[in-house]
This record gives sequence, C-alpha cells and structure tokens, in this order.
Amino acid sequence: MTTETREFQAETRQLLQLMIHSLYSNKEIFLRELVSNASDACDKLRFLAIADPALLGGDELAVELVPDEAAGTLTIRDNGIGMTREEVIENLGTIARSGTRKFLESLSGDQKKDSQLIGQFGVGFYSSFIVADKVTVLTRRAGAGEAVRWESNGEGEFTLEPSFKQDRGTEVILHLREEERDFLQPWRLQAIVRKYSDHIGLPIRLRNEKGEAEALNQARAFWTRPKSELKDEDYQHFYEHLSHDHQPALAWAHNRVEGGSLEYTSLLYIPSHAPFDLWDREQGRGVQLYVKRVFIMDKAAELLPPWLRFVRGLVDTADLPLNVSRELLQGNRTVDKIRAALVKRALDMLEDLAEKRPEDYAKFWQAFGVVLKEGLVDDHANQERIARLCRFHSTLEASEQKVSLADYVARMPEGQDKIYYLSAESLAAARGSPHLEGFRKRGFEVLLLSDRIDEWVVAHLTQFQERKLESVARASKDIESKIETADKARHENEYAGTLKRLGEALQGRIEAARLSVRLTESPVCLVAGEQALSRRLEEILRKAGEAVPGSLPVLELNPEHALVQRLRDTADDAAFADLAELLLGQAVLAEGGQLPDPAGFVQRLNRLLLEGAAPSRIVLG
Ligand SMILES: Nc1ncnc2c1ncn2[C@@H]1O[C@H](COP(=O)(O)OP(=O)(O)OP(=O)(O)O)[C@@H](O)[C@H]1O
Repeated sequence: MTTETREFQAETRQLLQLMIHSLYSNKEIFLRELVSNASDACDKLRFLAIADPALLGGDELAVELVPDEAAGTLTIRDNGIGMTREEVIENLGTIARSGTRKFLESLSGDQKKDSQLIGQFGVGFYSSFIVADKVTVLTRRAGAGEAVRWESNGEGEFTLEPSFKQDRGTEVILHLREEERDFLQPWRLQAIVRKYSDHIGLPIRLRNEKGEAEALNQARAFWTRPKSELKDEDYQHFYEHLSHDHQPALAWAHNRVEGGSLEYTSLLYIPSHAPFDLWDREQGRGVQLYVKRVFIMDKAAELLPPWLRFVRGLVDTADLPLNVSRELLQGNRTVDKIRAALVKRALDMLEDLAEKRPEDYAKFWQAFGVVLKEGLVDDHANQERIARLCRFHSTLEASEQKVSLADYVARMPEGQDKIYYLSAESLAAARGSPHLEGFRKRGFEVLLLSDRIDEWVVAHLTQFQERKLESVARASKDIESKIETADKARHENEYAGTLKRLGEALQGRIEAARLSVRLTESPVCLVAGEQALSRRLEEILRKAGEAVPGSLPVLELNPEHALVQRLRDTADDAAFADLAELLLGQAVLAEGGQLPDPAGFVQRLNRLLLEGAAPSRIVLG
C-alpha cells in the first residue's frame, strides 16, 4: 500500500496552530462541529438516495459516538455519504477554503469571541485538534469500493493511503491528548450532545464497550416539534446549528400551515448582525428547503426575494416533489405562493419587533436597513408595509437613524403637507447643506438621506399616507409658497437686473438664476429644475457610466446675504463675472461636488480675499 504525505496549505497550518494553542476556553465545541458534519453527511446521502435508492440500502441513518478508554480514542462515526480520495484532499487539507482566510482576518485576540467564530467560517473539522494530538479519518464514499485513510498530528502534514472499510460513511478517530480524556466519559458526551445537538433530526447514539447503544438526543426534526414544547433557548440553539452564527438571533417566527391549498412549516430567523457578504445581491441567499423532512437544498433563493436576503431559516413542505431541482423552483406556482407567504411572515416579524422591542429593532435596522429598503423599489405590493418599517436621519434626529415616516407625519406642524427630504453624498454633507436653512427656520423637519439606495427609494416611494415626498433641493413653486418671506416683492424688484446679468455671466452652466426662499445663512445654493432628475441621481448615474441627459442646475441667491448684495452693487463687468464664478463655485462645493477649474477658483478667491483685506494698497492684476 502506498502512503502519501502532503503538506497543509499555509493558511490551514496557521489555523491549526491557532486551534491548538489558543482556543482552549471552550473545548467541547469540537463535538458539536463533528456531529454537525456527520449529520450533514447523512442529509446529503438521503438526498442522493431520492434519485438512486440503492445508495441508501436498508440502513437507518445515524451518528454514533464510540469512546475507547483503553486506546484513549473517541470516534465519531456516521453512515452518511463518505468522501472519495479527492474530496478528502479538498476538504481536509491542501485547498484553502474561502472561509479560512476570512476567519483568520476576523480574529479579535479575545479567546472567547474567537472560539465562537469557528464554524461560522467553515473551519469546523479542524477543531478536532483542540482535544486530539492525532486525528485519523477513515471514509468510504457511498457507491465506491475503496476507502481512504487520512491522518495528521495537526502540525503541517497529513498522510493519505488507500484503505478498507466495511460500510460506507466516515469515522473520525480522535486520539485524545492525555489531559482531555475526560471526553471519554459517557455523562460528559451526553451533556454536550444535549447542549448543542439535541435538535438534530437523526439519532445520535453512544456506543459503550459492551456494544450497547444509548440514544443521546430526541432525533426529531426540530421544526416538527410543537411550539408549546420549545423554549427560547431551544430556538437559539437551533439557529446556531442552522446558520453557524454564534451570536443569538434577534427574532424568529415558527409557523405550520395545513389544511388549505398549501402545506408547509416555516421557521424564519432575523440575525443580529450582518454577514460579510450581505452586500452582494447575487450571493447565495434564501432559506433551506426540505420536502417531507428530507433536506433538499441550502439557500433556496426562490423562496425569498433579494431584499430579504438577511433572513435565515427553513421551509419544509409536502407540496413539492422530492426530486425538485433549483431549475424547477423557478416559476413554480407552489414556490411562488410559499414565497409570498414567507414575505408576509417576515414583515409580520419585523413589525412585531419594531413595536415591542424598539431597541432590538434599532440593531436590526443598523445591520440590515439598507437591504430592507431595496424592497421599496422591488416589491410594489408590500411597499406601504416596508415604508412603515424604514427609519431615517432627520434635522431633528441627526445622530441615529430612528425617525419613522409615521413619526414624521404625526409631528408635521400646521401648514406643512408634504414629507421633505434632502439626499446627499454623506450624512455630514446633508446636515450642513444650505438647502435646509429655510426649513429649519420654519420648523419643518427634513429627512436626511445619504445611503446610496436612497435615490432609488425616493424615485419609487413617492408618497406615504397620502403625503407626497418632496426634495428640498428642487425648484418648486409649492416649497416657495410655504416658506416665502414678507420681503419677496421688494427683493424681486431689487434683484431683477442682477439675475439677468448673472444668467448671462454664467451662460451654459446654469439654467437660470433666481432668488431663494430656502437660504437664510448661505449666499447661494444649486437646485434641480422642477422636471429634471435629482442632482445626486445624475451624479450616481454618471459615475456608473450611464449617459445622463445633463440638465443644468438653477442657481439660487439669498437676497439678504452681504456677498449677494455686493454682487448686486458691482457695476464693473469683470468684477461681477469674478464674483459670479465664486458664488457658483461655492454652491458646487457646498453640495460635495467638484469644480471643473479648481485653480481658477482659488485665484479668484485669493483676489477677493486680498481686496477685502486692504483694498486701497493692493493693485489687482
Ligand atoms: N463526516 C463527514 N462525512 C462526509 N464529509 C465530511 C464529513 N466531515 C467533513 N466533511 C467534508 O469536509 C468539509 C469540511 O468540513 P468542515 O467542518 O471543515 O467545514 P464545513 O462543514 O464545510 O463548514 P461548517 O463547519 O461551517 O459546517 C465538509 O464541507 C464536508 O464536505
């Protein structure tokens, strides 16, 4: 027989070092990881056996723990799918699993937290080395004749050799370190299995020296148990098993639907924090799908829309065939009905959380709010419910996103009939925007939007509770009538000539110049024409490489500002043009924009500064 020695891939080696030397505070988790792998292997076999029943034979699928006091070994044995030689190499050795690096990057140095990360990133098997100084894996793939034996002391190399195994499946033999022999005690094993693995749907047994087997768990699929029997901590344990997330879920919903046109059980969870790939809309999402208790697939994307991709959980239905494939899920009417029902359940769950536990809801919003907002754009039928769940910054609440549209509407003062918002590059830019001045003065709250998705949100969500949403950065007769001042007529008279000159001086760069009612402190601002795209949306589209029609902005002047008055009183055309350029430039800068000619702007600014400092002594040139 040929024994081959191979090296672990570098990152795997690093990980092993870490396991062995630092993760000793929570050693027992190795058993949870290995039992979970064994149970997954049985699920996989059960699934393959749908198409090829011969694979399963007559055996009952089960996991067994076999302590051997004399040899000092603990064996975790399953009659699941097993592995081929290639699979052994790929899964237990040389190839960097994408999770490994991310795991290493996420380590905090805090042992307790770090040990909780194991499993979340798919590094479960290696946790064997926390308690073992040598691990032997003997495995035979279902349907294959030959078995493989893998062995390592976790130090840098592993060996592989062909072997014999009577039955299909995998045995992981842990040669326990001297000081870890405690894990051979039946009571200890039983306690750990009860703690972490009780919800696993297949039997986990302890086989003693005399060959007798004792059941350690309930062996009933968790979600088939009646709600009344399940405690919060049971749900949390199951969540951990299902999601590999070791932080508790924020909320869950467990429902059974029977007797109607559909028959299914669903168990949905809201996690408390975002996974690293949340931003990717295409990344595997969705819940697990079971058909009559048989595991069919993970991440069945068809069962939840992309804007609910943070939801974890499962659906078990009797209404789909066992051999259903991903392709068959698409456009399937049963699936569509289940998805619509799950969306409702998820919204119910979020509404309940928002109402009863606002602090937890705030955590949810912080982690997943931007994703949920995609629903406003994607799902017209549920738009009103989703809008109710949204939380925003506003001029009254600028530190945290916690203003709901309902709160906003409820405190609208007399005379306000629209929901005002300002959309900007960043929260800081929104907060400091000159556009807000007049609204602040009038006591009108303005929502401050700075997430990228927000421009699409306001393009789709045009009203809430019959109040229109309106941008404060847009020319609007309505806004003018709301915040206009008593001096309007006088100002229009005084500035008629200035506005005309300004339009000429800045020709081709602004659509028009006009007096502003929204400014009280700043001299100028830019607004979008009444019919144009919003200025920020134009910017986003341009950056994305879209051809944008390119409408010109309207320059608004604050007639009460000294610089604007100075402009009005400047007779000299060249000086007027200089000042006009400066005002346009600062309006662009104030909204976080970029100047086409920054050097020219600086020169003009310097001229003006020097002129202001000592007008009589400086000769401008
Ligand atoms: N008992 C087993 N039977 C068959 N395959 C196994 C068994 N244990 C592990 N494997 C294979 O080895 C792979 C790596 O296992 P490991 O525990 O390191 O990560 P994982 O199970 O993929 O991730 P996680 O621990 O997050 O579930 C598994 O995905 C599986 O393909």
